[in-house]
Amino acid sequence: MENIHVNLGKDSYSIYVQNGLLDILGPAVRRISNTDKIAVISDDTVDRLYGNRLQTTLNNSGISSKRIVFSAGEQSKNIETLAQIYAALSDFSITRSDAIITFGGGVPGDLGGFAAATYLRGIPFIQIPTTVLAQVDSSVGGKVAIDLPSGKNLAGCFYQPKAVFIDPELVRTLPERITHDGLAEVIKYGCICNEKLFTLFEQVSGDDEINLCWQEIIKTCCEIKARIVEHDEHDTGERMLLNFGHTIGHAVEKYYGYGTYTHGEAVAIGMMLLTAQTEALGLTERGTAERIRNVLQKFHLPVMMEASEKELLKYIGHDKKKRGDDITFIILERIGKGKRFPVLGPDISTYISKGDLA
Ligand SMILES: NC(=O)c1ccc[n+]([C@@H]2O[C@H](COP(=O)([O-])OP(=O)(O)OC[C@H]3O[C@@H](n4cnc5c(N)ncnc54)[C@H](O)[C@@H]3O)[C@@H](O)[C@H]2O)c1
Ligand SMILES: O=C(O)C(=O)C[C@@H](O)[C@H](O)[C@H](O)COP(=O)(O)O
Ligand SMILES: [Zn+2]
Repeated sequence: MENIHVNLGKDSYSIYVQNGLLDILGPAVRRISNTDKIAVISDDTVDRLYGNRLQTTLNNSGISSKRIVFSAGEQSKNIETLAQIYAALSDFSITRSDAIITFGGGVPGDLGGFAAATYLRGIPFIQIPTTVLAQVDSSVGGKVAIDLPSGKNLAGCFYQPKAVFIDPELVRTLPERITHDGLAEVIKYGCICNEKLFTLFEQVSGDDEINLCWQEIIKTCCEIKARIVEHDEHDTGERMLLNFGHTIGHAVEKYYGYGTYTHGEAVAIGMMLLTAQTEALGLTERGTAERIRNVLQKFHLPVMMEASEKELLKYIGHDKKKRGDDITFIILERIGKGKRFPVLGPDISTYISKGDLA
């Protein structure tokens, strides 16, 4: 089995990647969690597709599990669902020596991870990601959160999982739109630190060729993220690079209402608009925005939208890279080289006011 290690001292863990892993991971879960009682937090789509298979391997390893299931989608990543999860954990009499599995995409991962971090002040948890986005990004690194009415991921913490189990075969049942949504985060990695990965997306003709190297892509992305998180677990420096496209992206998600644009789609718009602008300002190598546009469009990701600049600025005001009125944007020098770029409050609109904004 492929195994990527995330070295974080006492909070270190491994990411296991193997086709078919879902049906055989019970013994490893038992060993790592050291318990025979586990709550599985998932959404209704993932539970319907894969819940029985997960429960079977857990049962076969002597683990009794309770499935805590909420409605699929970003609209559930909120305080109301969190309260329902706390109540279900309480009903199941989970204790600190038991464990939680978050099973699904980034929504069950972020929401269930936040429940794990906070219920009884912390229950050990394991991530089993089932979307492209969760397998390449959200299951690694310990950012867990819920959305608040004022913005994305505004209540959360850093809480590392005990392990991540990735079964690449699970993404075969994803709708095309959700697959592409996850590819936006893969393209992001290429933009900020891996030109070879980006070039792969330029060279392939489309989804079929990407599917052929899916395991390799997962491993590359998890390696990139693991190394960045090891250097800067708490997002005070290098980790901010992973937020390329997210300052505008999170504002777009909120502006349109959660679920209108998926997270990856909003990040695609964010990467595109910011890079068009930094290129026009002479901060980014010429031709970069065009390369990003071509790759995003190849995978049917949006590269523009209409929004009021004033409203977007309001939501950008909640970005976690803000310090006082100022903000650190993540911009590209060129493909494969992202950098942090501090911008003074009065200048922020310069970086979002052109492109395709209305
Ligand atoms: N913590 C992090 O580091 C991090 C990183 C990136 C994104 N995120 C967060 O992740 C979330 C987006 O994640 P997502 O795109 O995975 O969303 P999601 O969890 O809502 O999943 C998208 C859809 O796919 C369905 N689905 C999941 N697995 C499936 C499968 N194997 N087959 C068929 N359908 C399946 C889900 O039911 C859902 O309808 C956002 O909230 C974003 O903020 C967090
Ligand atoms: O892990 C990180 O760090 C990231 O920024 C990864 C992002 O893809 C992810 O969307 C993350 O949840 C954004 O974090 P936030 O701190 O901007 O809420
Ligand atoms: Zn993201």
